[in-house]
Amino acid sequence: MNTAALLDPARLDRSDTEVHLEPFPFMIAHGQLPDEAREMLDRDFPRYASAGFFPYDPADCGPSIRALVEQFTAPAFARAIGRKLGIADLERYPTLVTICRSLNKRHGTIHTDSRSKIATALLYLNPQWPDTSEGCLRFLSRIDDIDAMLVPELKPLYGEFAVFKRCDNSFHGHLPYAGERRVIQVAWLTSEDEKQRKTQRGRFARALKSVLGALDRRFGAKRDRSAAHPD
Ligand SMILES: O=C(O)CCC(=O)C(=O)O
Ligand SMILES: [Fe+2]
Repeated sequence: MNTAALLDPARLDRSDTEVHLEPFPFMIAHGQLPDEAREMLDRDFPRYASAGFFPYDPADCGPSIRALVEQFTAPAFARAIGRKLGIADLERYPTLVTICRSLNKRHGTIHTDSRSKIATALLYLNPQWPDTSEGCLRFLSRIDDIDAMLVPELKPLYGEFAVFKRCDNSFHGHLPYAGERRVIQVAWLTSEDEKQRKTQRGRFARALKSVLGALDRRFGAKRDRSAAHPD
């Protein structure tokens, strides 16, 4: 298959797309990736040594993932999201792309995302998901209750998509899950400086985790289901 339209802003207009402006702007869209691209995206997805999100590096990815990231960060896609969420000029902000292949139970604690983000988008690529709530994205009305869901949780299946405007109450998280969970995340940041800072920090985390991965897993194994973290 050619990689011309892996992600197409026109697909955000599907009739089953949900846009909510309260208590903070967010959108959930289904079927955002073509079925024919499953195999190729599966093959080209980066193979990280440890769990969590790491800064996108083209050298980790095959050509279809590189093409997908290019389309995900294109101005046309940002404009379409900005229009839906009421964010002016979203395409003007620098993008930070991070990718996750697997999680441990430490991840998913409730948070808003940091003030250095204008908006965050999540595109999931898992061919299947067990019949469980673990690891399913939840938008929440409170920072202290993982069950205070604003809408039904989103299974991180291939082609599922969520995006929100970062706000002081943009609470989100998921129940603890350990194992493979493929996600590409794009954040539109307030400045290039923030992008540099976050990229450096992310690379450092990757290096550190390749050494301390076992400790990271052990630390997370017993976290509270409604645990939160500051941003
Ligand atoms: O992977 C997800 O579903 C959410 C990730 C997230 O909220 C984050 O990395 O800030
Ligand atoms: Fe987040």
